[in-house]
Amino acid sequence: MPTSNQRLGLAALTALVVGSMVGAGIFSLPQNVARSAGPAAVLIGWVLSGAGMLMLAFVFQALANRRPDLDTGIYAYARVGFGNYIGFSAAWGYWVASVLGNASFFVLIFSGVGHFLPVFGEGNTVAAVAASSVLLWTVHLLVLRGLRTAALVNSLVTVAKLVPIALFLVLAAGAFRMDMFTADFFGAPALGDLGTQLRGMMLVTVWVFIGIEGASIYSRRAARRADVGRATVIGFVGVWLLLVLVSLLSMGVLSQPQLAALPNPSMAYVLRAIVGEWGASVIIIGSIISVLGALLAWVLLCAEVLYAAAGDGTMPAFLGRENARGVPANALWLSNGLIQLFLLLVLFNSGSYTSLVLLAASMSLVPYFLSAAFGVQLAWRGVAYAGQPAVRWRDFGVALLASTYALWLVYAGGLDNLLLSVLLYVPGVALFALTRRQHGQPVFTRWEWVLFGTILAVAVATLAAVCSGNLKL
Ligand SMILES: NC(=[NH2+])NCCC[C@H](N)C(=O)O
Repeated sequence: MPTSNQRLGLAALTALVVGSMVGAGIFSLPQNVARSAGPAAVLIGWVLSGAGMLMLAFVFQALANRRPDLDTGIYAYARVGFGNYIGFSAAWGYWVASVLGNASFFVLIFSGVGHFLPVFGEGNTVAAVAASSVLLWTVHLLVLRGLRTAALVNSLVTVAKLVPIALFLVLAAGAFRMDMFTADFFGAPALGDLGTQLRGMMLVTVWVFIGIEGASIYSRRAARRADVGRATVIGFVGVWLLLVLVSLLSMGVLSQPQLAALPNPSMAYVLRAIVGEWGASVIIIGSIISVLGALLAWVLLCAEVLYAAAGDGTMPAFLGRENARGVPANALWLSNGLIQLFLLLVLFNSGSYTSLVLLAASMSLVPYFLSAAFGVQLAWRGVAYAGQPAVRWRDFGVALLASTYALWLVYAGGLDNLLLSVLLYVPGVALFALTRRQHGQPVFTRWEWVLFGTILAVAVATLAAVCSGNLKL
């Protein structure tokens, strides 16, 4: 990532947004969207999620301008707005979601390799998990030794991954058949009504937009603050267009049931249907490069989240330790250890790329929602910010829309994912208690006890459902 003496201009910031959003998701989009929605629902879904995500992006931008003091990560807003435990949980949730996302990256990489070497299957076979683990710890060692070239790798990879996507779009546009696209425009009866289809694709849209906070995270490093907002909007609109085109054009190449049955990265198999075997190979190789690049960025980010949170007293102090090369070693160990654990779970639970992605998207909703809710709170109180005129009604409206959108997503994501997320929030309490003790403070306030009690009760019920086989990863 950028070194401290570098000032980021508009182009670099835009590349950051695009680079952190385009990773694995877009390469699996044809199948991931078609598995639950027909063309009409997909069209509506992209408009809705585009508008909602844009509101969220505006909130991040407004918060970055209004509270430049809270620049340690998106959980800082939750802590100032809603207290220590909720703040901690936002950091924890963002971290676990990123770790889960990284686990899904491994599954997708080896699902791609599985196209050439069948032992890797869809990335969740024994061979795939073993190879994933080797790759994980290789990356770990590389990063531990200090990785100064990460920013360079990142920009090279950003260009490299856009090339196969562009190729796909051109060829798919040429092969697009209107009759195929409109054959089951409102979706096959098996998909349910429009609302059901829409809900089904929502978490997938969240997943592909994760990373939109990319430029906000680096706003401290921007040459001009205003560029952060511009870069977020430009990057967002560009990526939104790519996503819409990839999913809609695919629906004019293969039918919805055909798309739904494709392995991932499904973009490869759509291209194979157009140009034959080489098409699949090109996209798969492109996707592996893209995901490897994104993996590196997100491995660093996972460690950074814990490290920054240890720095401001949200996480225990040991996570703030740096090794001799200035790498946050403990944070890196904990993050990669958890990735390893998720990889093993994939094996035992026969989880897939898609199930990991849905869970990761569902978990990220909590910190997203809390940031938006903090935006509402801030605008409502009309606090005057560092010399800026208070345009609070516009802020209030945007933040309210963004929080409504995030809440609706929790509902749209479905009960299964919500329950599993709650389960994953519980173990965090050990780190929270440790942190509070280190600061010589009581763990919970009275109403935090109530909150935690509720979370615990839901988690126990969820665990029972998982053990009895009623709920699957
Ligand atoms: N490792 C992660 N947590 N990745 C989240 C980024 C997901 C990204 N939007 C993608 O489509 O691939």
